[in-house]
Amino acid sequence: MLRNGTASVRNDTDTVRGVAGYKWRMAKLFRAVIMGPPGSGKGTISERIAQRFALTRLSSGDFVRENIAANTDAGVLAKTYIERGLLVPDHVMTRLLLPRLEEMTRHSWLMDGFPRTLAQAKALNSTCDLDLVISLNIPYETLKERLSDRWIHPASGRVYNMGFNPPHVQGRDDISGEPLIQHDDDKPEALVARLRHYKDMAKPIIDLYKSKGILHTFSGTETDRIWPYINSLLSTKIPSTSQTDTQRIPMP
Ligand SMILES: Nc1ncnc2c1ncn2[C@@H]1O[C@H](COP(=O)(O)OP(=O)(O)OP(=O)(O)O)[C@@H](O)[C@H]1O
Ligand SMILES: Nc1nc2c(ncn2[C@@H]2O[C@H](COP(=O)(O)OP(=O)(O)O)[C@@H](O)[C@H]2O)c(=O)[nH]1
Repeated sequence: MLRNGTASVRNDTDTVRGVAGYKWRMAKLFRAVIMGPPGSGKGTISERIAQRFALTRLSSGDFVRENIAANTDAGVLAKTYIERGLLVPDHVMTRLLLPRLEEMTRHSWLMDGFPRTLAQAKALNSTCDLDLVISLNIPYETLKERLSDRWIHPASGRVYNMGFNPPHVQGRDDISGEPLIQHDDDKPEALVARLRHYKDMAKPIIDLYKSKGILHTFSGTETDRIWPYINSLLSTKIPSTSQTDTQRIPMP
């Protein structure tokens, strides 16, 4: 069980006595999830949040890709679903992700891409208490435009958009120089079905987080206009000490 971190760390700051007899105030850890339909800007915004607030960004898609690359049992299984354009089953996702979260007991994090089903939300809930959930509400036409222009570096999951954040060299990843690709399911004809699927799956999760009072929804057509609102919300929620996560403050 890692409710809000190690056993000694509660939702607020906690005082413990160290081996040398010092009392330490443990910094509060912060746990958040970002949700939204494909193309809503989850990846783009979580990158910004991770940099601005020094949180660890966790991406379920990245976990899946890492496990596929490492040929783990769960990765081999996940691949068979992804190749068919399907979501990875809940029991495989939780097997991939929950052990990773257990390694994160001393870190603040933001999760992108998980939970995607109510079963995943319940599994996450039994593992830790979330502080905040960001839900992005972006009009269909905007999603369609963005995704038709989304280019991906498949090995890393790095994402570009030819208008909004183009790569330095057209068609090439900035870091590796490898070619970028477009996903078939980013094409407009696949989007309607993906969106319907997202709405069906997300509704009970959103209702759950709403009932817990931790849901914050942001609507708009431009990430740069939504970002200041997210930034100011998080500035009020994330204590400055969480930027170093495990920082211990000596107390008299
Ligand atoms: N929480 C999850 N549950 C089930 N499958 C998942 C989950 N997260 C990732 N996957 C699988 O990994 C694939 C890649 O995920 P990733 O989030 O990178 O991209 P995506 O599905 O194109 O999402 P988006 O378009 O919203 O960015 C998904 O298509 C899905 O098959
Ligand atoms: N034109 C435009 N593109 C954006 C904006 N915000 C994000 N994007 C691009 O839209 C695409 C989808 O964003 P991404 O962060 O991958 O969304 P996700 O699928 O929710 O993770 C990417 O190609 C982004 O570079 C924006 O405000 N305007």
